[in-house]
Amino acid sequence: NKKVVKVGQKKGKYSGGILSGTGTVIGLVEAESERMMMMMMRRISERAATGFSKNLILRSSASRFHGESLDSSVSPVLIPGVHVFHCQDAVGIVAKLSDCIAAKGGNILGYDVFVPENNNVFYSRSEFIFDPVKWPRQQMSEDFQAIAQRYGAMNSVVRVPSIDPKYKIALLLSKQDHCLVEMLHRWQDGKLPVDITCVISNHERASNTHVMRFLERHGIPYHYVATTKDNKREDEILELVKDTDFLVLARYMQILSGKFLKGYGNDVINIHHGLLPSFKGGYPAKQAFDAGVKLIGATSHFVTEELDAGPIIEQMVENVSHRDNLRSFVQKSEDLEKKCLTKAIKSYCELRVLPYGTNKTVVF
Ligand SMILES: Nc1nc2c(c(=O)[nH]1)N[C@@H](CN(C=O)c1ccc(C(=O)N[C@@H](CCC(=O)O)C(=O)O)cc1)CN2
Repeated sequence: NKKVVKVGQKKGKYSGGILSGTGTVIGLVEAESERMMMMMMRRISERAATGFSKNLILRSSASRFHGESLDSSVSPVLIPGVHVFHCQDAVGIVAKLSDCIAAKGGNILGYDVFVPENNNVFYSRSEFIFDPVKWPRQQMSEDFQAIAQRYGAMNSVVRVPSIDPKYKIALLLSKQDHCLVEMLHRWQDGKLPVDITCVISNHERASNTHVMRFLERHGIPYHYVATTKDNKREDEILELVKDTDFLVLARYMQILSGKFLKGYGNDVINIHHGLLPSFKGGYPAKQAFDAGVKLIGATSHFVTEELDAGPIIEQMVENVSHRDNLRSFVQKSEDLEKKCLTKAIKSYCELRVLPYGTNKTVVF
């Protein structure tokens, strides 16, 4: 029951207002045009008071608190931030972190904590909203860094999606492009908050293919780097990906060397069309079919030097039966791996994925 109307659109910082209830309206308004939204609000509130809508709730992507004045001259524009933290466990960490946010007027909307049994470590992920005027971005980094130093944190990362640059990624693939196509479509839909710097493949593609036309339309370079068993051309690939934040192997069928992984230095995320640790290596769908399994799956994992052995980020499964054949195994696997990979990348970008122990992950 939501209609979208643009109340005003001028250059400048958007604030957002979402009204929900019967006859709802989503108004994307400029900060200067909030007065118009307030007028609309008052009119709807008057109608609400007449029983027009019992559950009118003002929520906005730039949120306001209950009880606070709706007069735009008073209400700040609040934006979301995320912070993840990993350190040795100690009493008072949650209090310290939540106080760090509250002290600057931030409001925590979600807080996940994990302290494993028999393992003296602490993990947390908080989602909060804050006023960037009250808590400037650089000051936020310094405030969280001070806590990280106090607890000797192994990991402390804060991101403000509307201020921080998007993660830069390169996509690597071989012949199959269903995972790449899914990634590109999700990216185009805005569901994958990344900047795709380039696509690299050891297979050439004709210019009139869907993938190549899409990449050309969006100005994303395609690099054909022909590899052989004796020459994986890793130095050239390293040069092409040197400015990226992480890599995505979307069915890249070349095993990356330890030298490459060390030389690159950032995370590499792979999609395996099998339910690891079963059926590692090539042709996992056929391995599963030959094994007579009743569940097939896909696994997204961090890439380590050992093949298909890195920490698992996301897995998805589907039932199969005697009525399936190899073709349906492959088709079902491909459908699963597309979804599994995009979910894993989204979780990674939202700071939900943290290394846990030597070969596991915490995924909030
Ligand atoms: N160091 C790593 N490199 C790669 C990993 C990894 O986990 N660690 N994952 C693979 C993807 N992959 C399965 O998901 C995979 C890739 C390649 C092979 C394989 O047997 N490749 C042959 C060549 C195959 C060909 O040329 O068509 C080989 O390299 O000898 C198995 C599984 C990506 N890289």
